[in-house]
Amino acid sequence: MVVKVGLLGLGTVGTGTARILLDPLERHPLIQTVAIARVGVRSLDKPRQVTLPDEILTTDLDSIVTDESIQIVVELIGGLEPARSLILKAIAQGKHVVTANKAVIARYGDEIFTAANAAGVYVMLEAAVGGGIPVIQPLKQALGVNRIHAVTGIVNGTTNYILTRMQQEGGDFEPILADAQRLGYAEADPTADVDGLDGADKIAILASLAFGGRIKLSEVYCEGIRRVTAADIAYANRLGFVIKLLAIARRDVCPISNQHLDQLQVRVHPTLVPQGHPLASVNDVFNAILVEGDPIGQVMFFGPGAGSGPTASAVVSDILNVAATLHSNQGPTSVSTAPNPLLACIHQHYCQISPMATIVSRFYVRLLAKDAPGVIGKLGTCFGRHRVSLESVVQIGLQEDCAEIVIVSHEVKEADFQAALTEIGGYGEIKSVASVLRVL
Ligand SMILES: NC(=O)C1=CN([C@@H]2O[C@H](COP(=O)(O)OP(=O)(O)OC[C@H]3O[C@@H](n4cnc5c(N)ncnc54)[C@H](OP(=O)(O)O)[C@@H]3O)[C@@H](O)[C@H]2O)C=CC1
Ligand SMILES: N[C@@H](CC=O)C(=O)O
Ligand code: NA
Repeated sequence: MVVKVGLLGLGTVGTGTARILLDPLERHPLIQTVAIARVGVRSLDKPRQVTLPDEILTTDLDSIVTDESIQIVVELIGGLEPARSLILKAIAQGKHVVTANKAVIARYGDEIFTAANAAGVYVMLEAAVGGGIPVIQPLKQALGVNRIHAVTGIVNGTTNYILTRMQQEGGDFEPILADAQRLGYAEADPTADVDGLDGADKIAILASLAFGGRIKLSEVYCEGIRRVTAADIAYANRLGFVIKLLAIARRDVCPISNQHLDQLQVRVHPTLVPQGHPLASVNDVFNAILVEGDPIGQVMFFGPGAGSGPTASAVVSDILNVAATLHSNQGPTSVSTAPNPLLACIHQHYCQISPMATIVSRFYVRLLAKDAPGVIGKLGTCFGRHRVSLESVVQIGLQEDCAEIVIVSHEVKEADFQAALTEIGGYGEIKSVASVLRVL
């Protein structure tokens, strides 16, 4: 039996996917049973880096998702529309879907999975998070027997590249972003990456799988790296930290019993990571996802989070998973009688997400203050009044006649810390609160 695939998109990932499918030697033998039947693109005139018969290329993507001979639609066009509508149409036609589109899944996952479950088809998304790194399937399968406590990831290669270069060169954000764009590491419009939106999409997806419920993207806290400065990276280094854009999903812990609770924290922000932490040495465009659970303990997935070949590896692994199911079902395109619960996403309730104000974490803050007697004492008193316990207060140097004061707190409630900071920001002696970052 040949499993026919309709590819939507023949760009970076689509080309990598076609390359693997057209060159099956020394790969899993099941690949030889998968055939590319149609390919949808925007322009038929563009030169392609893979050789396909002209007649299978079309700009009519609707005709692919409604083609009766196609069993799996692979959506690799990106963006929200027409990707969402094409996925829904494919599902309505009883086709399985493979996608790399985290933006669509994070926003419309509830609509898409509800439709897929009703139609008895699979929607597979290994490439959507961590590119080529297998992390979706492990969360659904091998790690599914664990009680997951936390998923912490560096899931955006662009920002990791920028932060790594800032760290290595001592440079500031803007010039390194411009250079990253020139070198093709960052997109012309870098918003989704540098403002943390891509990370938010990805952690929403990971949290949903790890904690078995749907996540409302609007409840994911998201802060990017635009305000991270060379000065903060240097101070962090002196204090024994590196700065990484972390995507974090973790169960809240009861402060009295220390037991894990049902509600989750789901957040993306630049974070001071201790230099000895496994995520601290993940540099350049690489991604890594640390999963913590019971009884597994800690397990970390590391590798290329993007790129044509690596991302296509994840896409084709999803195609193979569906093809294997179709083969073992002896050919029907629908598995409506008994979908494999280890491939499907069947949860329907929404996870409860804690507001940021209630979250407990450590903070790093850099202040510019008049170099006058009593300033540090005044800061300590204010933090104390707001139940903020300090781990270290260091006056490091002078900048424009102001003392630069770097403070690291113990674990405190976010609302208490922010209240103290608001009060401190109003003091006449404080010229500015230059940066506030969370500490892992
Ligand atoms: N690039 C990467 O490393 C990674 C990408 N992803 C995800 O994979 C998906 C694809 O990304 P990527 O391959 O980089 O994207 P590209 O921009 O390289 O390719 C997009 C492809 O889709 C086609 N296309 C786009 N819109 C339409 C449309 N409206 N009608 C018909 N064809 C259309 C384009 O056609 P044409 O060629 O004619 O212009 C092109 O072939 C995205 O969801 C992305 O987030 C995930 C992980 C990593
Ligand atoms: N823009 C993303 C790649 C795709 O997910 C990144 O920089 O990691
Ligand atoms: Na992946």
